[in-house]
Amino acid sequence: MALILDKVNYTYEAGSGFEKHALKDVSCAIDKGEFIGLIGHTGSGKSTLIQHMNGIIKATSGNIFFDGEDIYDKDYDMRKLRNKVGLVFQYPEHQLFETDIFKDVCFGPRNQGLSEKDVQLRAFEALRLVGLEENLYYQSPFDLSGGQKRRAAIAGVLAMRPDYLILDEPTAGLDPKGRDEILGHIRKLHDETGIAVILVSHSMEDVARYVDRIMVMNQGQLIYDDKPRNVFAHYKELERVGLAAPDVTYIMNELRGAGLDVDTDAITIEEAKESILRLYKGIKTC
Ligand SMILES: Nc1ncnc2c1ncn2[C@@H]1O[C@H](COP(=O)(O)OP(=O)(O)OP(=O)(O)O)[C@@H](O)[C@H]1O
Repeated sequence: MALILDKVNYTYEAGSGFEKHALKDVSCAIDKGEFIGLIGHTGSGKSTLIQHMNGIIKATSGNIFFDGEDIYDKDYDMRKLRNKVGLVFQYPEHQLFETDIFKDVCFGPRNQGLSEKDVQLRAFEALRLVGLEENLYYQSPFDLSGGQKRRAAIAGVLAMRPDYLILDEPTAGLDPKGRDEILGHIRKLHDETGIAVILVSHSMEDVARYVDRIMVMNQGQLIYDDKPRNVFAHYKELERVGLAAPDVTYIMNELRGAGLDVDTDAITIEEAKESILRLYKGIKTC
C-alpha cells in the first residue's frame, strides 16, 4: 500500500491577480509503516501538501494514487482515502467539542457507521495508544492540560484506524515536557501499530530524534527527500533556504574543524556522545 504523488501542482486563487503557485511538481511515494518528517520554512507549502494527501485540496495538475487507485478518478470514493489517511491539524484541541473526552473520540468511528460496541472499543483503543490516563476519559476537555487535550484530539483521528497519520506541528505551543510526551507517544504508536506517520515540524532536533526520512520543502518544491543524516549533511544549503541542522551537527563540525576526529554524521545528542567517547577512549588507550 502506498500514497503516491506524481508531479502535483497547486495554485491558490488561480486566474486572479493574487495567484500563488504553492506546490510545484511535487512527486513522492510514501509507504505504509514509514515515519517521515516534513520540514520547510514558513510558507514553503507544507500545509498545502498534506491537505492534498487526504484529498481536502484537489491538485491544479498532477496525479495522486492511493492503494493503486487514482483519487481523481471520477468514480473514486474520497471517503476511502479520508478513512485511511488521518489528518490532525495544528492546535487540534480547538476542535474538541463534546462534554467529555470519551464522547469526542467516539465521534469519528460513529460517523463511519460502526456498531455502538465497536465505536466504544475503538475509542478505548485510541485513548490507550496516545497514553491518556483512564481517569481523564470522562473529564471535560476544559479540565485537561494542553498536552493531554492534544493527545485526546489525536485519539479522535486514530479511532478511525487510519493507515497514515499526518500531524501538522503536533508540538506547537507545548512546553518541553509536553513535546517529549507527544512525540514519544507518536513514535511508540508507530512502532506498535505500523501506522505511517508524516510529521510536520519546525524543530530539527525533533525530526533528527524521531523520524526515519525527511522531506524538505522550499518555495513549493520538494528539494530533499532522504534519510535525516543525508539531509542534514546539506546543512549549508538548508541555511540558505531558512532552515538549519540540529545543533549537534554544528558542534560536531566545529570540533572536526578544530582537529578532533569526531563523527560529523551525528545528528542526535546520543550519537554525538558515543562519537566523542569513542575518540576520548581511543586517546586514553594510545
Ligand atoms: N488560502 C490561501 N490563499 C492564498 N494563498 C495561500 C493560502 N494558503 C496558503 N497560501 C500561500 O501558499 C503558500 C504555501 O502556504 P502553506 O500554508 O502551505 O505553507 P507552510 O509551509 O505550511 O507554512 P507554515 O509553516 O507557516 O504553516 C504560501 O505562500 C501561502 O501564503
